[in-house]
Amino acid sequence: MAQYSRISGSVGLITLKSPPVNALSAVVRQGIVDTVEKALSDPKVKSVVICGQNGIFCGGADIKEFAGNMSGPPLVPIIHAIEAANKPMVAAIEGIALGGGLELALGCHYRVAHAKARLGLPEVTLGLLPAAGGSQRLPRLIGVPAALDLITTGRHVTAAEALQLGIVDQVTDHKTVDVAVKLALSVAGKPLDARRISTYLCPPLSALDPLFEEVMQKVRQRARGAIAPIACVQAVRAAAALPYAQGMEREKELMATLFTSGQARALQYSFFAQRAVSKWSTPSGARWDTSTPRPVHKVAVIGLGTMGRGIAVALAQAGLSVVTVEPQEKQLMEAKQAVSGMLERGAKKRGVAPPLNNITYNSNIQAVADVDLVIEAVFEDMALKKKVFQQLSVVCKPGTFLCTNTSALDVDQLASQTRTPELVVGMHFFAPANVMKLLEVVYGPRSSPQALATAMQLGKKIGKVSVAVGNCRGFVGNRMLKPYIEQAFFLLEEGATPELVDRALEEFGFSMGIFKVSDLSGLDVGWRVRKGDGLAEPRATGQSARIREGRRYSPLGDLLCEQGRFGQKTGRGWYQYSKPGGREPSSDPWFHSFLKEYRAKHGLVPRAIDHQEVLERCLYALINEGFRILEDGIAAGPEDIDVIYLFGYGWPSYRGGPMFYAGMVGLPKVLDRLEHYYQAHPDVPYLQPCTLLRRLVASGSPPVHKWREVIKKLHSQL
Ligand SMILES: CC/C=C\C/C=C/C(=O)SCCNC(=O)CCNC(=O)[C@H](O)C(C)(C)COP(=O)(O)OP(=O)(O)OC[C@H]1O[C@@H](n2cnc3c(N)ncnc32)[C@H](O)[C@@H]1OP(=O)(O)O
Repeated sequence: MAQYSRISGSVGLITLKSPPVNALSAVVRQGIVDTVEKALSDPKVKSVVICGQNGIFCGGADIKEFAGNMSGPPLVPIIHAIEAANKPMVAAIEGIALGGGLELALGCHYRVAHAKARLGLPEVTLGLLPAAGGSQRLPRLIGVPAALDLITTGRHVTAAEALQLGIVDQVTDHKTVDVAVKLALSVAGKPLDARRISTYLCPPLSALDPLFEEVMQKVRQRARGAIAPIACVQAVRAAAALPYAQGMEREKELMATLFTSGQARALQYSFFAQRAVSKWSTPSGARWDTSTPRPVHKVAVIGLGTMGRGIAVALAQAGLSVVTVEPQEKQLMEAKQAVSGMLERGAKKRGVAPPLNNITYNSNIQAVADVDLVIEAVFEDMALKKKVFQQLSVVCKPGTFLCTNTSALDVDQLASQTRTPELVVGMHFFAPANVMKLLEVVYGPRSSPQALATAMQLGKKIGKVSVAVGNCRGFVGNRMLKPYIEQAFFLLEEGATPELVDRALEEFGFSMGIFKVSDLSGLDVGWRVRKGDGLAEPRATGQSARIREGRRYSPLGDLLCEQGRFGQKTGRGWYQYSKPGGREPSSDPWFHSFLKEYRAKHGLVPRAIDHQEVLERCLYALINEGFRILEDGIAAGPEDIDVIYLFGYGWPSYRGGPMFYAGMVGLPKVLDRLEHYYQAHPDVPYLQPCTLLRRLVASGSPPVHKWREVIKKLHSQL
């Protein structure tokens, strides 16, 4: 709703009231219509201030409403009425003015912002464009280049930058509403024509066409299949080329296309999924709202390899006191230099002082005696990690949380090395750990709700999107990756090439196909795991080269590793590179003839494989495993899986994550194709459709937000 009052004798004050962010729901929009009418018809009122309650101006349109039938008065005419008003309208911006919130403010004749306020048009991140006149007013106000930057990236600006750009007229450290009222009093009765942004022409710019072409090219490259950023450029182009009314028509047209696109639905789903994962729960009944995290001030990082360094940087940058331990003096010194460099570069980018003093470097594990929480980040080797946990159990003060950074190892086995298994959880960071947003927080059967809550809170503090997951091999992300990679290998055997598979995946929206990723991260990583599992050495076990434990197996990756082809680092992998450490992959004739010989040796007759088969085989196998994970209770809901894939595995954001994507494709179709492929490949269990998928289809393929009900039912029957 919106509340109306009159203050200082002649100022009408309209307060938006809709917690938590004063979003422009139907009720709020109706409230604005009513209160503006009141203010304009009250002869005692000479000017008007619009503000939001609780120090928040407005978080924009109510995103929840986008999923249903929009009712209530539309925003565009409301903003037009405000701009056309014959009394000065002043926006008092505290907290945030985002999306429709900023568009509302741009309809006002004056804007005052608090110094701590953030402003922006983030619609593009929701698959939309600023369609309440934002795409037409902002370029007229601040010029085409700056408007293109804000509208196509959706980035938020500070009040200081907003002032510099000309978005706001004043910035204040004092009570924003008081300052806005003062301004409103001072401009009462003054002419308003020059304050109506819709009447402006965009500031002139030479070579407008080349600018748009250049920006469009950049945006296309960055968007990789996303349509909203392109529509944003087109809308701003209309602002530069057309009179306002025609520009608004174009804005409406473009918005209509976006609004009904699956991309907007996916991105809006992802917005709520990100928030849903912080409200975690576990099968044993522990929950985010009934578990109290313990405060963490001092954290230890054990092991300063690539992961440990990144974790230490992330912690120090968040203001935590960090104790690092690396037993080898030489590596310790190298790590200190590397970490300091990372902190300095990060600080330079953010324009702050590097938090070098937040970190101490130690070679003796005794240094961790008084920390609140330890993150062990030594080499991925169970025996080594067990030893570290035994030491930590002795050295740490009572109550210290013990966390392991592992991508697949059994957290429970490590917990059993300590006297306090309830204080042990996994924290699976993604490389580079100071950059990647995802953190899988892994609870074992003995982890206490408090340990989980504390790790989740720490993740949030260091800026990660943290997802609570159960303990199983590979947790969620890497467990689902296995069938995906396996299918890619099988496709090579059957007739595909790395180039074809990667192209299909990149056209789908991944920034890199699986074989390029494998070259980047190193083929030896998987090889080590497969050797550990006794899979990579057929001669030793006497098994057939392409069967393990009765299942189809492709030794292609192992054979490349045996040739020393570990990917980028050796200059050869699935592709070739100009030199070891080279980054630009090119097709490798050696690999193609090797593949030919391999197929001939194993009697495999290559056939034509198209992009659709690549996508169905790789993605549906991954999705099927996602359903199994839900079935097993390793992830609480589809949102958890989707957020993991969006933030940790480069899943294209406009496709919403694998589980959401399955819903978009249609669960019956996913089931049908899995059945088809399983029939063709009965020796590949990952292709066998799982119970939950069948159950969902049998119950009418409910939308993704209703899956939890079916999962609950399934669990209660197990
Ligand atoms: C026909 C259309 C016409 C015009 C086009 C206009 C389009 C738009 O305006 S689209 C919306 C643009 N606005 C945004 O994109 C802002 C989205 N929100 C955020 O970025 C953040 O929530 C925040 C910066 C506003 C606040 O961040 P933080 O303090 O970290 O809190 P949370 O993110 O956890 O949010 C708290 C709570 O509020 C809900 N929420 C936030 N924004 C909206 C919104 N615009 N509509 C509906 N709900 C919103 C969010 O989901 C959280 O809810 P829960 O507590 O239930 O999880």
